[in-house]
Amino acid sequence: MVLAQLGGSISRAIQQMNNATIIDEKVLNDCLNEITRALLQADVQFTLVRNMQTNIKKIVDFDALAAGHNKRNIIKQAILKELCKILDPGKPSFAPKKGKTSVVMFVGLQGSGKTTTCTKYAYFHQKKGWKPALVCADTFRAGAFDQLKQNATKAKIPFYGSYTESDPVSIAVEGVERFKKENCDLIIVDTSGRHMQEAALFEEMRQVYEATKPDLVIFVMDSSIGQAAFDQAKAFKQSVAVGAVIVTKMDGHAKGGGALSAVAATKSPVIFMGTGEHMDEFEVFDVEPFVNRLLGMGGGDWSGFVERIQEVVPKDQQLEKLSQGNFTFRTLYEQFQTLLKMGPMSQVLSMLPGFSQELMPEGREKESQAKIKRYMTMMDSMTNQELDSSNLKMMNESRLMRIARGCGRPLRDVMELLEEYKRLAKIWGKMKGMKIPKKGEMSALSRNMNAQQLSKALPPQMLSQIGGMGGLQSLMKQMGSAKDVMGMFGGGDNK
Ligand SMILES: Nc1nc2c(ncn2[C@@H]2O[C@H](COP(=O)(O)OP(=O)(O)OP(=O)(O)O)[C@@H](O)[C@H]2O)c(=O)[nH]1
Repeated sequence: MVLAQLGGSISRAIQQMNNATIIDEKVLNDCLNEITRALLQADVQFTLVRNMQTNIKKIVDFDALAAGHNKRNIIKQAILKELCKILDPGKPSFAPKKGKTSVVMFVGLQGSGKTTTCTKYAYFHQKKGWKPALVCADTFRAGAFDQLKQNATKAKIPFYGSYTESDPVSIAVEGVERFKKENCDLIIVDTSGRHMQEAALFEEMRQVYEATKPDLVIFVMDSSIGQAAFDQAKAFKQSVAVGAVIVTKMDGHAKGGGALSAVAATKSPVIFMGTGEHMDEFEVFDVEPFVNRLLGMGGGDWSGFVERIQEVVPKDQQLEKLSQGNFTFRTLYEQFQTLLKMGPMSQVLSMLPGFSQELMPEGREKESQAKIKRYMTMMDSMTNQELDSSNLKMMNESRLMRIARGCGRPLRDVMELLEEYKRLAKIWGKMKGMKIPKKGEMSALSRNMNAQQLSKALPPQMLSQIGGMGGLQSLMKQMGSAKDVMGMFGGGDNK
């Protein structure tokens, strides 16, 4: 994603400043010019960039800075603060409450990803125990209802729409009424996509708004619309009370800076971002971690990372077993299942600054996944007794031959699995007696974690097994060194 490039350019500019022996006005100006160029290239609106530059210069007053002050830090903090300021309109958006009915209306340009995002938003909440429902008030695009219906069915979310009714206002009203009666707590209304010039469609959007009286209007914006972001967002804001923004397609070649402009135009925060076509490629947007990540200043988006991990880790069973030091082939099998469930590792990793490159170079991920699947196939040929035993002596030659025959793989592959098991059993054996972090503790711990510490020790797969950052901290304490953990699945030089 091009945002990463923006982050790269900005961190390079800061690095150049760091390399300078003396930090004077010229060095600051050079640095700011670099950053300005990077932001403009990333489609951030010109006025925003200019204001930011002026503000930073105001904060970093060389005459006023007493000798001995760390000018580099002051400048870095000023840049961070100003970028956050652009993304933070100062007041949070309306937050629906679980168990209490809220109506949320989605608006946006045609093709922005609105319909997809409605389902992602519903699915995100459904996983957290909400009762969402989808209403398709897009009567303009043929196929819109089918698309919503298909997505909703897949995610088992109730939906409402009509093939015959052509008035979006009546559909919206009927749908909202119906789901209110059914005690749904998050009623999501999808509206027709509009072109900016289509006054009639804007009027229709206003009517749906008036009729359904949504608690929140979310403006969905394709992150690739570039410099047009500001004007488009403003046009929507002038028609209906936009209260939040979701930026989509952040996985593509989008420059992403449009997000900053949309916030400025609507004075509403970005609440989520779409990072792919699939239902779960959707992340909570947090300003500070986002900017930190952009600047490569560490910190990372731990909250999204941990959340993702917590979703896939079967909370108690695996951890309980591990803490008892009971590491069997079955435990390993379950852990592999967890890993595969985590989805594309690079996506999880990309939430952590610098990680994807260091830990899982491109191309390695598929290899790791294929290896895991191969191991699992072999374990499918094991008997229950073999799966539940941690006694390797039991694995005599005839058993190994039988497993190899059963899964149609050469004996050496089964031996390799055995070696992998031994190595992991040794490492995980050290978790015996480990204190398992409670659910709530994990996020709190993870927020405070230092990226450097983590970068030394973090194998993401291991992290998933031990329950996120909280588990990692406990583990690191007990292991003394996390180096051998890193090598496990392609982190180091291992196969
Ligand atoms: N790569 C990627 N594709 C996305 C994302 N969000 C949506 N899309 C794709 O963008 C295309 C348009 O999405 P829709 O949801 O149909 O767009 P829409 O805004 O509802 O379209 P209208 O109903 O015409 O207004 C689809 O192919 C989606 O799969 C995303 O975050 N990443």
